Amino acid sequence: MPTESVSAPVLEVRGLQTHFFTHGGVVKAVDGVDLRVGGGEILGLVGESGSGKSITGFSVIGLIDAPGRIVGGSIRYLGEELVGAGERRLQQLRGKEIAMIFQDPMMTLNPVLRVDTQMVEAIHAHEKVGAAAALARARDTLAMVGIPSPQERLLSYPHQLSGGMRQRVAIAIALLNKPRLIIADEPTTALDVTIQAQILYEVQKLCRETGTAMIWITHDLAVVSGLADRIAVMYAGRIVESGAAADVVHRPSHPYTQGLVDSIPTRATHGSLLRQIPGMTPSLLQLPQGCAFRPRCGYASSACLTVPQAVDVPPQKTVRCWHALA
Ligand SMILES: Nc1ncnc2c1ncn2[C@@H]1O[C@H](COP(=O)(O)OP(=O)(O)OP(=O)(O)O)[C@@H](O)[C@H]1O
Repeated sequence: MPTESVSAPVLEVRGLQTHFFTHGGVVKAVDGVDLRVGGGEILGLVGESGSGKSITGFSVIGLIDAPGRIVGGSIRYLGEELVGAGERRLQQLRGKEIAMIFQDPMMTLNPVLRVDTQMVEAIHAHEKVGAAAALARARDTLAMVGIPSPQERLLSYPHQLSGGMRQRVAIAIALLNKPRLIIADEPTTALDVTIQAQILYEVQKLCRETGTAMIWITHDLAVVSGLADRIAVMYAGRIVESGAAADVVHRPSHPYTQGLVDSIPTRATHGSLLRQIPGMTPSLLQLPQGCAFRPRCGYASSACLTVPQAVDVPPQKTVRCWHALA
């Protein structure tokens, strides 16, 4: 069962703002995000498409290119400030201490190289170890992510593997250098539910066993409800609700989170139409005044014309809503 982590944070993000300076105006993709994840803990970062989840992840690993820029806030990795850190330091951290897993494993894998070559290269990029030791580590890591016959799979090219196997190899590459933090951006979305469930189980076990901190980015609240210790719900560049996973899913306080929970299919809703959140996500170039969710919200009042501050909702949630439900 997921437990509340008591360890010191591996990552602490405060007031992060990442904006894109486009011809059409300033896109505030991330606008004042606070996140915290401890060793062995899994944080689910959930929200609809375009809410700023990936840009939050890319900001942490220093992969924001023009016209985007981090314009405010702090990203502390084991206490070290990464906002403003040099590219050399960020390169040292990427792939070694902080790893990223993408929705498309081919963002990680090279189609023309065998798995063993790619894995040994990934080790050698950060560490001087002999070829035999590197290969043994590669094989053991493939076994860790549930790849059968890992010795044989080392000799495969990516195109010889199924989608699920390719994603497991990409996850294994992320794990090779024993990172302290993994940012996983929708890595199981394209896979069928059985493979997805297996991978989620293995990832959760790995985090617990190795003390790795993980941010799991997804649009699917159902996926993280069983995986994450804590959940942060993102809407239009801001975290609108965060807290222990069970609290967020079973006692949502923000009307947007309520809407996401209501759209999770359950046995009870089998065969009937699921409730959808009315309306569309707003353009980040033309955000409504005050709370960005206001035009879609059944609880909206004149108070919502002012941006809500984050408030604590017992036992341990933080919610940005004038009408937060206890
Ligand atoms: N290069 C860019 N130029 C301008 N705007 C950008 C750029 N990259 C991202 N954005 C803006 O940032 C917003 C957040 O994007 P992001 O990819 O983080 O969303 P997301 O929540 O991860 O959605 P998805 O699940 O679809 O990936 C987008 O709505 C987009 O408007």
